[in-house]
Amino acid sequence: MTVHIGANPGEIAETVLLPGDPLRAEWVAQTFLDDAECVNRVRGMYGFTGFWKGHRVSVHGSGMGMPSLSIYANELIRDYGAKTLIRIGSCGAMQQSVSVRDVILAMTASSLSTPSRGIFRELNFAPCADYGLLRAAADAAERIGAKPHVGGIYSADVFYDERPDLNEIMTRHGILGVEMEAAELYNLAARHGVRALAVLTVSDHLITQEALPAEDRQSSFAEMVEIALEAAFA
Ligand SMILES: O=P(O)(O)O[C@H]1O[C@H](CO)[C@@H](O)[C@H]1O
Ligand SMILES: O=c1cc[nH]c(=O)[nH]1
Repeated sequence: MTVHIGANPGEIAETVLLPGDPLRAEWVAQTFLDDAECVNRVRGMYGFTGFWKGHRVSVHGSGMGMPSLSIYANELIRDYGAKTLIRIGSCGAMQQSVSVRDVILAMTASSLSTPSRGIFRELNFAPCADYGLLRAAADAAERIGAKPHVGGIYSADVFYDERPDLNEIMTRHGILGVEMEAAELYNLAARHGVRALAVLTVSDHLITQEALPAEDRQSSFAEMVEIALEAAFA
């Protein structure tokens, strides 16, 4: 047990999918895993471990924002031995060429700040995905007929942004979408020598203002989960 995860030693798999929403973790466990067991309920941040096509895998909520993700990713890596961490999240599109429901594979994650800023100080470290995972995810997406966008995303610290000029700058620099966790996941993966990737589904569009209807969310998220699982065990 750790401060924030109630699982016993050995109850978390080496491969962990990380949705922000703990109820998405429950849905993934119920929909995709065999013999899934709930291994964490602390603070309602559910974690489950089960099997996908015979591979042992966990799915654990990360909460929203980099400080929350940092707590869970640190404990999963340092205390439970997680070696492959794949975020499965929602994001807002920042390009006209990206549509609601599309999947984004985040090659890099820019940010204004992360919990790692105290370590990097004046250095602009470039958080990036594990290349093997990224490539496997792109291959998996192609196999299942999805057409993912692969490129840079923006990990923001706030959802209600008072700096629209920043979004415009991101758009001008080709950033595909905005979410709130990937940059710190990539920082932590680099620090601890483990693999990380963020696979994202576009839930809303910052330019067109379109949004995914609530009833369509789960079916749209299924493609991203499938890509993440295929990539993890490629
Ligand atoms: O859908 P999740 O994985 O929570 O991801 C996105 O949604 C939340 C904001 O609504 C933030 O956590 C953001 O990163
Ligand atoms: O963080 C997020 C997630 C979805 N949509 C956004 O605009 N931001």
